[in-house]
Amino acid sequence: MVLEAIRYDRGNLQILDQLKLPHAEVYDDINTSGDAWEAIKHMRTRGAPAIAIVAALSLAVELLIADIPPTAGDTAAFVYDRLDYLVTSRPTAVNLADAVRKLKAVVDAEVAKVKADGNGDSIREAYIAAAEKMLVDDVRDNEAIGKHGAEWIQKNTEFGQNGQVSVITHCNTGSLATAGYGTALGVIRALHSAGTLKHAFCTETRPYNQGSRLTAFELVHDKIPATLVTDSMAAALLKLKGPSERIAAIVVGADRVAANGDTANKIGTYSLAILAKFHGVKFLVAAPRTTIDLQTKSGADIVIEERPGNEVTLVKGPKWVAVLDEVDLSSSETIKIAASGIDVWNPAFDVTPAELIDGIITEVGVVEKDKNGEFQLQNVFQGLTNGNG
Ligand SMILES: CSC[C@@H](O)[C@@H](O)C(=O)COP(=O)(O)O
Repeated sequence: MVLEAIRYDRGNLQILDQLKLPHAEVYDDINTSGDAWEAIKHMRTRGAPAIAIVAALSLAVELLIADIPPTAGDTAAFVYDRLDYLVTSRPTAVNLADAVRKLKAVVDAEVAKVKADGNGDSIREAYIAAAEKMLVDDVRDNEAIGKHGAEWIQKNTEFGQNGQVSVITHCNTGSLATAGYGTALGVIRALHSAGTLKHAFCTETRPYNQGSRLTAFELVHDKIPATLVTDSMAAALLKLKGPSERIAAIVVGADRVAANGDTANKIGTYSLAILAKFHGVKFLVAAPRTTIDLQTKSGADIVIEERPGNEVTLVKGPKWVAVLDEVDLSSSETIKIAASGIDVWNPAFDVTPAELIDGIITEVGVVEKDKNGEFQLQNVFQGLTNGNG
C-alpha cells in the first residue's frame, strides 16, 4: 500500500496524523482553513510541500460549505482573508507563501472576468480547480526530482560509477512530507527502483525526531535498505572508508531556497553540509521550484521559526512493553530528559550557505554553480538547468 499523507476527493480532505506515527496510522478530517492551521501549527501535517497543499485544499473544502454572500467580490475577500491566516501557520517554509500568492492570482483573474458584483460561484470553482492541480503537480514534480537526482548521483559520485551508492538523508522528505513520492527521499526511492541504492542512512533529526519517526517508518514501509543514526553519528559514518560503507552523497530537502542558493531546512542540515565538505562527499538539496524563493536574496533574509523549549526537554510516545518488545498503543507517556529550569534554544530550521551545496535538484534538472561559483536559480523558471542528471 502506498503511504498517503493527504487523502482528497472534492469536498473531503483527510491528513495522516504524523504525531501518531510511527505507531498508529490515523487520518483526521480537515474541513476548514482553521482545521488546517491547527494541524500545521501542531505538526500533525509536515514538510514544506505537504503543508502548502493541505492549506490550499482545506480552503477548497471550506468553500463548498461556508456561508459567504453570493457575489464574486465577497467570495474573493473571504478567500484572501483565509489565505492570509493560513500563511501564518509556518513562516520558514516558502511553499505555503508561494501557493497563497498563486491562488490569490487565480482569484484576481476570475474577479476581473466576472466583476466584483458578479456571481461568486466561478471564484469558488477557479480556486478549487487551482488547489486540486497543486496536489497533482507536486507528485509529478517529485517523480522528476527523483529521476534527475538519481541520475546526477550516478554520474557525479565515486561509487556511483561502479554501481551502487549509499546516501545519508535528514528529516522528513518522503511521501509523508509531500503530496507523494517525496523530494530527497524521492531521490533515494529512484535510486532504489533503479537497483543502484546500496543503503540509505537516515538521521534521527532531533529534537522532533522526524527522521526516526517518519523517514524510518517510510523506509521500512517501502522495504528500502536503511539504517537509523543519531544526528551526532553522521561524522563518524562519513569517515568509514570501506567500499560497502562509504557514503557517496548527502541528500536533503528544503523549506526555502534563496535566490543565491542559501537553503533553509530542518535544524541539523547545516552541520551535515559542513561534514560533507570536510569528507569530500557531495551535498545535494532536492526541492521543487515551489521551494525556490527568488524574492529572498540570501539566507540572511530567511525568518527562522523558533519552537517551544519543551520539544527539546520532553519526549512523548506510547509505553514500550519490554517482554513483548512492542509498544502499548493504548498508553501515552511523556518523559522529561533535561534538567528542570534549564533555558532552551529551539530553532526549527537552519540555513546552509550555497558554498556548501553541490547541486539543487529540481523537477527540471539539477542546478550546479556556474564558473563564478554561483547558482543561477532564475533559469529553472524557464525550465533550464546546467547539470542535468
Ligand atoms: C520535502 S520537505 C523538506 C522540508 O520541509 C523538511 O526537510 C523539513 O524540514 C520538515 O520539517 P517539519 O518541521 O517536519 O515540517
